[in-house]
Amino acid sequence: MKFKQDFFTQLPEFYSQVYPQGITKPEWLAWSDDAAQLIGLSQPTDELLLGLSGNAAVDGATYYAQVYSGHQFGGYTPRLGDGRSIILGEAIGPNGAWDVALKGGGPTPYSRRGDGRAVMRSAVREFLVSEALHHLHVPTTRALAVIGSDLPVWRESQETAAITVRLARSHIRFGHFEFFCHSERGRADKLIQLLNFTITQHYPHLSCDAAGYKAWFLQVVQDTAKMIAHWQAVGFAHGVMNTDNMSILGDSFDFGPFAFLDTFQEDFICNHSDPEGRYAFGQQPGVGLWNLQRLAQALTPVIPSDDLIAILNQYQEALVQPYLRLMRAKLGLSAVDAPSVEQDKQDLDLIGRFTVLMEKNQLDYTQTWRQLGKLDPTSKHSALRDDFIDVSQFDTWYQAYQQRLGAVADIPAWQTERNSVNPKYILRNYLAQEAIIAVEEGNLAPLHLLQKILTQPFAEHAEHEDLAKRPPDWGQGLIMSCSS
Ligand SMILES: Nc1ncnc2c1ncn2[C@@H]1O[C@H](COP(=O)(O)OP(=O)(O)OP(=O)(O)O)[C@@H](O)[C@H]1O
Ligand SMILES: [Mg+2]
Repeated sequence: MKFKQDFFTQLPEFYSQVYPQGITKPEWLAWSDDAAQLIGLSQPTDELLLGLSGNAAVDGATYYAQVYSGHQFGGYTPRLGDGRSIILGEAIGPNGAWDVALKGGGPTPYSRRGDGRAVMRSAVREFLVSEALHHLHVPTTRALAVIGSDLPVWRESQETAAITVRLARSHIRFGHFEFFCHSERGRADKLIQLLNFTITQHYPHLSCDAAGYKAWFLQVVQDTAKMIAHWQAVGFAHGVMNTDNMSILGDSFDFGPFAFLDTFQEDFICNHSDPEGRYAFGQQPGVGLWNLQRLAQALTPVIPSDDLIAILNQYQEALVQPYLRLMRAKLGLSAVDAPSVEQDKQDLDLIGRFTVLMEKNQLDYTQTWRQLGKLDPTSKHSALRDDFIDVSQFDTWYQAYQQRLGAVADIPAWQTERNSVNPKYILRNYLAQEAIIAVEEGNLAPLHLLQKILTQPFAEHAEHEDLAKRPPDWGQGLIMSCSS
């Protein structure tokens, strides 16, 4: 790996230097060739295993934990920081640089009462979902590998430690800005330094002046909205949308108790520690705005409030447009000749009525969409019809759908297109759970198979149909704990 160390050299007051503590008996549990090539690596070598497990120094790495704060479940925590993630620097790849972080690399000055470790099950889940989301075309951080160990760690019971090697275009979070606004009051100089660094590194087309700051904030609003539009379209619930888990670049970030929807349920809660459903699936668009408002608040020392408000007012449109684009593609609705607010409203209504029907009929979100690829959209009788208990409601919807679809000239091509946007395979919680149990038993094969299938989620993989199935009874609506 070849590093540059821009964050480390340019922002010395934004981190603590800290070295990872090695783990005993490190072993590769998983490795992503695809992520590896982002930073010019090809093979999981023994030397890399020593370095990325924290058991030996990696050439050119600096090792630091960043300081930040954030709003957690609505309340402000003045000082957080990387309590268990140690960044090696920015590894240079063929198409840009990626922060390399050892998540679970040992205690740091920000660990508070934590042990600085991650358990194997959470490391495996983070690895799988990062790679799954990426291949579903959802903006996300990536994962290079999971390194297992026999080091015991305590959560509800004794488990073993593991490290996820995370690759991120940046680890800067909304919470970084909040820290220098609220927790380090009067450090507007630091806030500006952080802002200028972010713009120079990631938005080089923008200037570091008043006009550039406004343009940048608009971009953050748009990127955040777009990420959430993807989550809603693919049926992904993040579970812990605290502002310290919001990447400034709009990449999905920090995967804990997340879940993909099985049965469609608008108010689905995946996080055991969120009984009120603050981060329920259907709440995510609203939470995205709330989080951006917290970021805006932190930017008031540098961007006039009126400008911030005017930009925040563009959030809804910034979310609806990519959402409509994704959902129209899922339904196979062609672009209309004259886009209009009225047409958008009608399409949103058509989409909403479909998901309401799915919910009423307790249908699987992913499977239902996938059925469209088998549909002859010109036929009066839809193959989908049999899945709905209340067929008359379905018929009414289907009529409206057919009307909006209009003529479809090439049906096989239309079906192929549907299959290229409606995945067959998602990371269902029960599949992750089965893979984790196998790892505990020393069998890595299910994990590797799942990883492989999730890198081609739109393909048929006829021999692995079982991985596209709805969960068995024990795996329905699994709610994950935050302990990780
Ligand atoms: N086992 C642990 N030891 C020390 N600190 C921890 C531990 N688990 C979580 N933390 C810290 O608690 C805060 C909130 O945790 P959260 O689950 O959002 O983040 P995380 O999953 O640890 O890391 P990241 O946000 O980098 O993906 C973070 O500052 C995190 O570093
Ligand atoms: Mg976090």
